[in-house]
Amino acid sequence: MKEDIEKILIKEDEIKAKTEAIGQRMTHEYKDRFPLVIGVLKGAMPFMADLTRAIHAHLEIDFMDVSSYGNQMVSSGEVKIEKDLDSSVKDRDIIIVEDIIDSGLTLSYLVSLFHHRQANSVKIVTLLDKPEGRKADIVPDIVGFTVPDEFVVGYGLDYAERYRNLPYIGILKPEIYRGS
Ligand SMILES: O=P(O)(O)OC[C@H]1O[C@H](OP(=O)(O)OP(=O)(O)O)[C@H](O)[C@@H]1O
Ligand code: HPA
Ligand SMILES: [Mg+2]
Repeated sequence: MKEDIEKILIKEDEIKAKTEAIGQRMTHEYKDRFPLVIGVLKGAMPFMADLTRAIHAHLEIDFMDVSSYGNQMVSSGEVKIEKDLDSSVKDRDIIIVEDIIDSGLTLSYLVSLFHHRQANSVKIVTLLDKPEGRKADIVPDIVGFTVPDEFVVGYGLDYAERYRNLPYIGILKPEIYRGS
């Protein structure tokens, strides 16, 4: 698996330190507000697990799974709900947790959906932001790291469902997705 990585962009200990710092900030912002923290499956799974444990305040956890039509590397913008929330977002303070915002199309859909369902507030926390990929007008409230316009994998992020279990964020060797 390691041999498919061209370069490590963000090391495991950097992710850990950043997650702790974001958690500390959110502990202050959300104490006494009982937010509903929503992880977007599957990519957000590791960040969601580590971040929620770094927030030292009462919160509720839920997950949503959406898929966008498109190929493995480019999304089309059309979003389908694969798994909806168990809880109602009405009048709740929502925190959406993402691994990466690229085109912004997934989040643009989710933010509109939660507003439509009458959430009290909707904030976005993402481990990675790739602003050069943006097609929708989405600005995250908290960003861990800004990444260049390259296909990244690890710590939840996949290519063809692989590499999610790498503990760091890396750039995949182009020959892997070119299939040579
Ligand atoms: O800003 P965008 O261009 O919409 O891309 C970001 C989204 O794409 C990835 O998920 P994907 O749909 O690949 O599902 P996965 O999390 O199961 O890999 C990622 O986890 C984000 O949810
Ligand atoms: O760079 C990326 N890597 C993995 N999944 C993604 N989904 C959007 N952008 C990416
Ligand atoms: Mg993916």
